[in-house]
Amino acid sequence: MSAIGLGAVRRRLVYSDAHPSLGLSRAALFVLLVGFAATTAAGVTIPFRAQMVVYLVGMVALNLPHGGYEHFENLRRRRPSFRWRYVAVYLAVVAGFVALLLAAPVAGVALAIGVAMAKGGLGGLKVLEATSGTEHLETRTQRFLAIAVRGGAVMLVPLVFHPDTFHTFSSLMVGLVESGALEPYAAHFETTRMLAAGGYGLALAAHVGLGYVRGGGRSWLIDAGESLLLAAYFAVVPVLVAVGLYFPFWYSARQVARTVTVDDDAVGDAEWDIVGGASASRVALRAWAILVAGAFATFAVLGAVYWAVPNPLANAGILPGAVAFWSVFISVIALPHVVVGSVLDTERGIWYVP
Ligand SMILES: CC1=C(/C=C/C(C)=C/C=C/C(C)=C/C=O)C(C)(C)CCC1
Repeated sequence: MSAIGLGAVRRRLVYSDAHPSLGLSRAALFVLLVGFAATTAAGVTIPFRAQMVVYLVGMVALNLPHGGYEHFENLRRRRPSFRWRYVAVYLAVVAGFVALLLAAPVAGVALAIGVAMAKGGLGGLKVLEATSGTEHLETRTQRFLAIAVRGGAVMLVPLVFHPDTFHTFSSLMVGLVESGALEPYAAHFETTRMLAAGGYGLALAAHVGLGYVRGGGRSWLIDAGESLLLAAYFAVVPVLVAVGLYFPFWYSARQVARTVTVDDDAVGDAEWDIVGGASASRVALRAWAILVAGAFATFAVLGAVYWAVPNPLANAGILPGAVAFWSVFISVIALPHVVVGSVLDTERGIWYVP
């Protein structure tokens, strides 16, 4: 490792996990967890319409712009040829996902659920690596468990603890393409749920236990605490509110902490900086133009997906239909986020940690 690399590691270990958005993310989830535990104990339930509104606000207004920002940050100093290839492969993966959804809607929704877990799991491990460190994760198995536990919390825990809502919305999501197509699988729902409960419980126990046995320490304590917080949060908070606020208040907030942590390690070529400019106002204007162009491109893809699926609102009311559509759409554009932005982009990647 170079001297610069060593410096980066030392800086990360000394103070990077004090970034305010890490504290904010933990506090936000903890407050929601305690708040919903208290209201449930008091027999108070949040109206379902309100839960759907919270989901849409969290996912549309807060989560979507952050996703765009991550691409901007990743591509900012890359060569133009690289950027074009990135966009081309990105669109090809989007098209492939839509084709799968149309041909086999149940498999498409299963993939959507997998994408949500992959983003939470892979992205979550990268944040940990950059902020609190991962000294306690010595083996590939442990790293895999860390990803599975953080990602599994997002979908497997709600499947176990909120089965009715989970089933209703999975069915609506499948219904974007073919109403009732999930019904033949309904008989296996309870078995799947029990397998998810057993598998997730074992993975969580193994992850926390192995980390302790392999050295424990501060990074283990933070990882174990966060993993348990995530599991408890998704078990207690109603699934629409839980997922709708997890992405902005946990995923996005913590990726900001990761970006800030590694920002001072110069990466890429300054000469290609897409927002490079002679004056601050020129830089601001270029950044604005790129984000506006990104927003138009995103809404063009949204229009194409809306047009491609036979029942864009799943033949349901506007709110449940919008929740189902948005969940599928966001997963369609998030698949290349994981595949192109992270797995294929080995040189830097969307969750870059030096
Ligand atoms: C299955 C299912 C859901 C699926 C949500 C998904 C698949 C969200 C994907 C989010 C992504 C990929 C975000 C990326 O930033 C709901 C609506 C929570 C309700 C419960 C059942």
